[in-house]
Amino acid sequence: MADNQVDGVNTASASAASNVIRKKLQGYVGFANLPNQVHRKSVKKGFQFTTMVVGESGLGKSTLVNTLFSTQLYPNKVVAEPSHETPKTVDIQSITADIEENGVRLRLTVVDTPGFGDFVNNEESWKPILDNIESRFDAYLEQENRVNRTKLVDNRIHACIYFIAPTGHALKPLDVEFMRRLHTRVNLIPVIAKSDTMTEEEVHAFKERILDDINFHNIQIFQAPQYEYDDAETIAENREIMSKIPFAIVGSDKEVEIEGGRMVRGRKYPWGVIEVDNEDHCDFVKLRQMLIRTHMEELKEYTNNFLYENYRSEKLSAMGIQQDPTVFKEVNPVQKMEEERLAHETKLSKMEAEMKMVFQAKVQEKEAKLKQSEEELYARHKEMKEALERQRQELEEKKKRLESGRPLTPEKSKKKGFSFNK
Ligand SMILES: Nc1nc2c(ncn2[C@@H]2O[C@H](COP(=O)(O)OP(=O)(O)OP(=O)(O)O)[C@@H](O)[C@H]2O)c(=O)[nH]1
Repeated sequence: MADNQVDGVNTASASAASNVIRKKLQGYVGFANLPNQVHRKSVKKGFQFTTMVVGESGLGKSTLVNTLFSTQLYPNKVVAEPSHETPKTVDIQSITADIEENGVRLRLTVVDTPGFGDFVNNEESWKPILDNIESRFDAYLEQENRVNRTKLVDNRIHACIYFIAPTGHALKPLDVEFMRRLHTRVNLIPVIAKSDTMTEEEVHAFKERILDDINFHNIQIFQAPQYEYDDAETIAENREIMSKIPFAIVGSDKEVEIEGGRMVRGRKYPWGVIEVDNEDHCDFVKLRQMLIRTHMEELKEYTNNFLYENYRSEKLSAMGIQQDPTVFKEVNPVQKMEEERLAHETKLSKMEAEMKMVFQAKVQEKEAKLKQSEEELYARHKEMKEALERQRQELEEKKKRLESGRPLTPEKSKKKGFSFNK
């Protein structure tokens, strides 16, 4: 076949590495269209993403979500009547909305955590949030273990935007504790809230201190993976995004007028306007780019392949379920066939030996019976011979008496017949 020609340059190294040889196509086959098939299918199916927002009250969480997705996902807030009944724990609330852009549908779920950091004692504020994340993993695990797994509902949290108060100092113990407890369960994306309240230099210095704290406490925040097939432009784009973490953000879902009469999303101050979508003013664009345009699938994949997978194996091992390593043993089909043939032959020879033993036992039994009947026959034959001999002698005796004229004895005159043993 023409397309079986081997590409000499790559073959040696490729086959050495994985026994896969590269082939040169002689004509158009059509699998270059596979990405388009996936694209069509995905668009038809729609996308789904669940993000969590965590931060102290009033840091601009709802404003940011509305700004991110350019929609009033959070309804305008009604300022609640002051109440003496303050909640005792962090609440977990989720809002789901179907949004559409250029025919692509996205089911977006935002999980809010009102009450976080709002209590006098916030020591355990992270706990209800961790419990919620893990219960979502449990729900997914339960579905995976069902007999019918055709319709898996994925409510796992794919990203957690953690709002850091713009104090300009360093991370607070509450921030450290939260991130330390949660980083193995969720993709953490730290952001500096309301960064318009700080100068550019302050933001820069604050970012450095936050990153130092994160490194010091060995906290794992979301890092975009790099692939060898990424082009230089993508790699540079990813580096640029990652260099902005923690993103200094400004949220506003209102439009304000800037010089020249143009309307922009931003916050208006007596000294000017902070534009949300202007990269010179804040990192909002970079956050949106990472979360929605470039890394949404990456966040979902990391959640499924690492965070959930780790949780799942921890949970199953805690329940005493062990992985059977032989399941993953590589099998050589020729060797396997040879092993099976040997096992079959051993079984056959064992059966043959057993049958021989049974046959021998039966033959011996038959021989013993025949011998016994032979002996019996011989004994009867001997008995009959002796009886006949006795009769012959009696008759001889009678004959002699008659010939000599002697009378037969009375008892002997009685008629007597042959008697045979039966
Ligand atoms: N300066 C400034 N103010 C903001 C920003 N984002 C939101 N705000 C304002 O901060 C206030 C609180 O914003 P929300 O979005 O309601 O904050 P939240 O974190 O959702 O608050 P809770 O629902 O109480 O947890 C509102 O008055 C917003 O207009 C920002 O980036 N900069």
